Amino acid sequence: MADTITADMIIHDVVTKYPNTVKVFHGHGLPCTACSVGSRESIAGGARTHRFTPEKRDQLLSDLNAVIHGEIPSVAPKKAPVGKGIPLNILSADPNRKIKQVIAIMSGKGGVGKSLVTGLLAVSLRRQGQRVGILDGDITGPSIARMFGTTGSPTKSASGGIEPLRSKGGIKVMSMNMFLEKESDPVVWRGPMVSSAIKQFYSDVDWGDLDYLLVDLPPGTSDAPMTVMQALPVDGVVVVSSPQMLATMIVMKCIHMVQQLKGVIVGVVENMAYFETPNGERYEIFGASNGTELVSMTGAPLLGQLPIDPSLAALCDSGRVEEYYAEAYELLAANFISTLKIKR
Ligand SMILES: Nc1ncnc2c1ncn2[C@@H]1O[C@H](COP(=O)(O)OP(=O)(O)OP(=O)(O)O)[C@@H](O)[C@H]1O
Repeated sequence: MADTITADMIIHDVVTKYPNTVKVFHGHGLPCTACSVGSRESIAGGARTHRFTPEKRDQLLSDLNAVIHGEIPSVAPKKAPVGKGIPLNILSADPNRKIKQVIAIMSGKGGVGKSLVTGLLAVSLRRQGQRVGILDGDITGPSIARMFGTTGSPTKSASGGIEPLRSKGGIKVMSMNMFLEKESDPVVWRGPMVSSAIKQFYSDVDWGDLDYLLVDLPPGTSDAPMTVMQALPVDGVVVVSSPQMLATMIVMKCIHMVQQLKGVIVGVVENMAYFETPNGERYEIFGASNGTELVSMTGAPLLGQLPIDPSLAALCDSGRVEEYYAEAYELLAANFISTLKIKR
């Protein structure tokens, strides 16, 4: 790396080569070095996300260059904030456990793209060689089986349990839809039956060896999320939000529920964060990013900011979600893996 820091350089590379720049980023109010997404972004990208004017960005660059040449920057260097991090119980999970990590995907509000994020996170993890399963905890409104085009009913496994269906890419899937005669049949069940089905999907299904079991939850803070948090060995929770949702109390309710049940939020994902035109212009259709607020509300890192992509709905509807590729989701999976590996 040259001895001049320029706007196109990746924040992670800059702070790795020049650790004394971390305090300058923070002195300028740029928390990217403490954030999984930001640290892989360019300085220009980080400045844009945090709404820096061009003058403010140039001042940041000038200060970064000042400290690497032993000069005094214009702002008082500030110590990087220490986040809550990942508790040790996640890191010291029993190495003999067949399912290494059980991660619940939650959001307080429906329609923010939680199932889609679960599905695409699974796809990206699988592409990176991980063994992945998805337990569709949305018993009354399941969508995972349709998204992956997994049809047919589960059979009995060799050990006498239930054999999950497998997607084309090798993701193990268990969803209530697989037990319905017609996909459109309603599941009219009261809370205790929903809870019982979720527990059975975990304990009676022969998941085999998995690196990650992702549990897609229905919205809200009622029976299904409570059952998952209390009856399943959940190692961590990923909270999905979208820019406009944060303005409401709903995401906060979900976060409070996880905290009340002594769960651990391992990361937050901001879905529908922006729309990008083919020539690279970005529009924040649902409003300005709230990624920074999500991070401070949860104390967990921002794992990804995902774009709105109209082609996704068509692929999901036709059971071809595994054909989708977008860099933002690969980055989400990489951040997810590295966040769960963070040692403190
Ligand atoms: N980033 C995106 N780009 C385009 N479409 C999206 C995106 N995220 C979600 N969608 C679409 O929005 C709709 C709602 O998404 P999804 O079902 O994943 O939400 P959800 O939070 O799981 O909803 P619920 O909890 O109510 O079931 C789906 O049709 C999905 O394909």
